Amino acid sequence: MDDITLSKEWAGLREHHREIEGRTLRELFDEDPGRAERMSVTAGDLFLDYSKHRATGETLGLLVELAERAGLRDAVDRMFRGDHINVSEDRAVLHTALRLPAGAVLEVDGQDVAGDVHAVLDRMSAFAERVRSKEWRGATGEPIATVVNIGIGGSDLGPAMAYEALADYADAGIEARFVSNIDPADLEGKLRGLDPATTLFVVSSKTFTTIETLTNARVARKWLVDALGEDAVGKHFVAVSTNAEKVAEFGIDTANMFGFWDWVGGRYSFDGAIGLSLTVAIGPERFREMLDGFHTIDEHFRTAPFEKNMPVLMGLLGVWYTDFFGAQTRAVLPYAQRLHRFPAYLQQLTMESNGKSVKADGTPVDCDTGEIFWGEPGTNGQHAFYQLLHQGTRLVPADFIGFAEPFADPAGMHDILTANLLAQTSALAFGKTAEEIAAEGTPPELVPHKVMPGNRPSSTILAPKLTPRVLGELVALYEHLVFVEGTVWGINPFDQWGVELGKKLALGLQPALTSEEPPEDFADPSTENLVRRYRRLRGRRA
Ligand SMILES: O=P(O)(O)OC[C@H]1O[C@](O)(CO)[C@@H](O)[C@@H]1O
Repeated sequence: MDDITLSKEWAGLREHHREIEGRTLRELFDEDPGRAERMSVTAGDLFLDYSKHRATGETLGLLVELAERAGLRDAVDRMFRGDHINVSEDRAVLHTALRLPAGAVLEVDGQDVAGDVHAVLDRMSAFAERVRSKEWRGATGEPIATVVNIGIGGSDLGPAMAYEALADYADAGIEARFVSNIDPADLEGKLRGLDPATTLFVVSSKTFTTIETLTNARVARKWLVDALGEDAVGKHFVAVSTNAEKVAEFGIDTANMFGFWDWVGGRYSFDGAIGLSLTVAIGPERFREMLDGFHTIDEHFRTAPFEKNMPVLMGLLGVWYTDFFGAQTRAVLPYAQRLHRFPAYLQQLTMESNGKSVKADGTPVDCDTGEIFWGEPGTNGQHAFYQLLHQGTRLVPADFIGFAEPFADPAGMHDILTANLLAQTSALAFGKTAEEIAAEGTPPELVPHKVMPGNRPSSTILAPKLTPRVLGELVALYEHLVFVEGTVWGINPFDQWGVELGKKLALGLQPALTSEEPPEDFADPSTENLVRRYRRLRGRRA
């Protein structure tokens, strides 16, 4: 693959960066107050203000040229039409097909993709309705009160994040809980207080081979069988997977399995069957509204010119800070408590996708890749780590996400929340100079401590309300910006080989921890030493 950093577009950006680096956001706004109006874009219900970035119209023009040079237009088309762009696994990448409207036509590799997607969606909807309407009963004839999703990674983070985000729409009196960690404390904590007779487990695993999920599912199965007997399993366990054989092997009737396909990456899957627990909680109608939101941004991404394309602009700004300013991380700061799991969800989406050091063809990457995403809801973050954002030595571009309407606000608190969001973006961008601080009568020795350097970039995403539709739009936005970055960097965002070695080693180490006889010569010296200490702490011979 061509080295993008040797392109004239990259060289142009390097030169331009030298110019921009020496200019502050104060200067950029003083010179061009109209940038606030101009540097914004709308996609569906999302409004993005990107004027508080260390970038000008020229910067964006150069970045768009870079995207063109990297073949982004062609890459987008190839993804949407189902080419095997996940080259290391020889798979299509078609999460966008999961939200195609009914009646859409998409055939890939001889498969009626759109038809298959809607067939599963209809089954999910029917099942969710049966549970919600209390037609589906547990083994003792009682309706379901709690759905426990057992899954990890993409089979947990998506539905868990979305369930929290849309908790106000969970209107059937059915609670969802999410178990992921193989730490026994997770399952134990989530089962606490539950009645087996009213609990439905959704075992979610694309591969149905994931040790955490299968172990938790086995323990949960025993919990149920101990209380209600073996025959109860069919009424209390359903599965979501691509692997019918393994589902049957586990002992779940494949009639109660909801499928998906190898062209849906785990971290791109909660808008398909992996969203089953969410569909039960919020209802199929709301789930479909969410899919419409996803689809709106898909269409925007597929068709809008790059300079007005929200995921393209946000992705390119990610490249700008990563590769030209040397930024290491990006903070995601939702001013919505309901989005408290959104940063964690994005961590898998973005970092499992773009945390790569070889390109799609296996050659080393040419520049830094993979932003480190992190964050917490505002205003909690303000009272924790924002100090570093404002006055620390690192550049941390941030995405602020806010909503005009709260779901409920009897005491009029929402405007205070929004005022905080806006205040933070302004303080980060424009800061406060030593002169301004001194002019307030601050003792001279305190002035340097109070200086707010400013010039710290952020995006502000504003939407009318955190509805299912808007959540779908927001997630699709980040999905596609990951693709934009990956394309510029030349990497394949859709595999995750880096997680395999650890899994394999853990399997190998288990006997070393539990064997009767202390093992010898089974790992590196440091790990062996830790195993011996662990064995001693567990009262085993070391
Ligand atoms: O859905 P599965 O197959 O259980 O996998 C869970 C997660 O594990 C991973 O493969 C990483 O270990 C993720 O990509 C995936 O979302």
